Amino acid sequence: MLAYQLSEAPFDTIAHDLRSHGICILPKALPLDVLEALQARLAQLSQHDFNEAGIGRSSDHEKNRTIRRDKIHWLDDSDPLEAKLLAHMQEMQDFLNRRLFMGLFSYECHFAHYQVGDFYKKHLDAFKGRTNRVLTTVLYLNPDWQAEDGGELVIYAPDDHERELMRVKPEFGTFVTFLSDEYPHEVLPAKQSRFSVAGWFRVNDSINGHIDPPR
Ligand SMILES: O=C(O)CCC(=O)C(=O)O
Ligand SMILES: [Fe+2]
Repeated sequence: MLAYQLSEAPFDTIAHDLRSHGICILPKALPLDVLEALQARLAQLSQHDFNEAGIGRSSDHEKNRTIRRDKIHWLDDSDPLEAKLLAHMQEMQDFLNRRLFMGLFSYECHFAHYQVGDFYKKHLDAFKGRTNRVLTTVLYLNPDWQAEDGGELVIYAPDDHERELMRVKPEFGTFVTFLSDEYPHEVLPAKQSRFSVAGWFRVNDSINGHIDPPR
């Protein structure tokens, strides 16, 4: 990969931006060896390893398809390439807990593949008090993404869900982090095959007897 220079102290920047804004958009935010492991893993996976994504508990296939079209593959420690990212995210979790006392307890993530025409309509990843997902992460894995390839992540204001704050190009190594119950967002239709890893840090509120939406 040409001209990949890791940003300086990404965890530090993420913690700083989360504290001041609840959101951080950082290009070149992950070590190249982690990104290369993910690319190598994607090259091993076939379409059969990806499943249609659901919406919360809904199993209404047609309704789900009006909201999101991506296909997903959950990452798991048992695969050594996937384990590299999970180990890195564990480091991030420990860092954020030390720095911001966030009480993050676990992390789950999936590859997402948006084929040409696929989108994800405006949504929140969590509803206040209804989930233990507190922090969303999205990592993009698309070398040479062009402006005309579409597929931007559009982020809206927490206090006005109609007001667009920013558009993020899904470029290789760009890493987005935001408070899951604050920022509405959507994925515009992709005009090229678009790969990412979407993930969530959770707090442990099982003592409240919550049953979180199943995967
Ligand atoms: O891929 C993206 O840019 C965002 C995906 C997303 O919003 C999600 O999976 O919840
Ligand atoms: Fe989302």
